[in-house]
Amino acid sequence: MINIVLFGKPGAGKGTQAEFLKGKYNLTHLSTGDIFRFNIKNETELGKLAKTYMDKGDLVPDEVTIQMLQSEVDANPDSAGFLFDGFPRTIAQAGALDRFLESKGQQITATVALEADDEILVQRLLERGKTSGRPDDQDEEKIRNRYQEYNEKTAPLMGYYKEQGKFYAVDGIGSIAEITERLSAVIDNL
Ligand SMILES: Nc1ncnc2c1ncn2[C@@H]1O[C@H](COP(=O)(O)OP(=O)(O)O)[C@@H](O)[C@H]1O
Repeated sequence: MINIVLFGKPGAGKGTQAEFLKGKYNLTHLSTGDIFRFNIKNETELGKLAKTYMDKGDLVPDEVTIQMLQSEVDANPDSAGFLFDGFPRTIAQAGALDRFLESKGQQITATVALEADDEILVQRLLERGKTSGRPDDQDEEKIRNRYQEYNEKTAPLMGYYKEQGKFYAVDGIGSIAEITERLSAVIDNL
């Protein structure tokens, strides 16, 4: 069983790459952003709560996110492995994920980061915002706030996984296929 965390700043291409990797490695793709957006669309209680944070570019509180993620994992008991996309995003989430997987006799195999420069990514998100309909992609101030959240709360996870000897980084600039190749090279060597 392999469990991969796909790591990277907003707009780094995690969702795009996850689409390829999940098929290639037979992994269950869990994107917390997608799950929140699904709940917003269906106007669930979780969706209403998440929306108040997401629309501003803030992170949704840990308790809410961790609980949601755990129930998604539990809903896939026969999975051959998970591809976590957009989770964990805080040290508290990473610790909770480690403990949760350990309670199932499992662990994170590797965290693979897509690296790219902030300015390129902000432009990508503004471009995506023209068609995605995502309120958090349409306003430069909200986008900048997501980077601030990333720098404060998510970037420390690199150290967390490096200490565990599980952190790998690939260059996130290039064609989609090239980047899939780079990620696959890391995963094939695990
Ligand atoms: N693990 C998480 N913890 C807290 N909030 C989250 C998490 N994952 C997603 N979100 C919320 O959903 C928003 C969009 O997430 P996502 O689609 O992964 O976007 P991106 O990586 O492009 O910023 C985040 O800005 C945040 O508000």
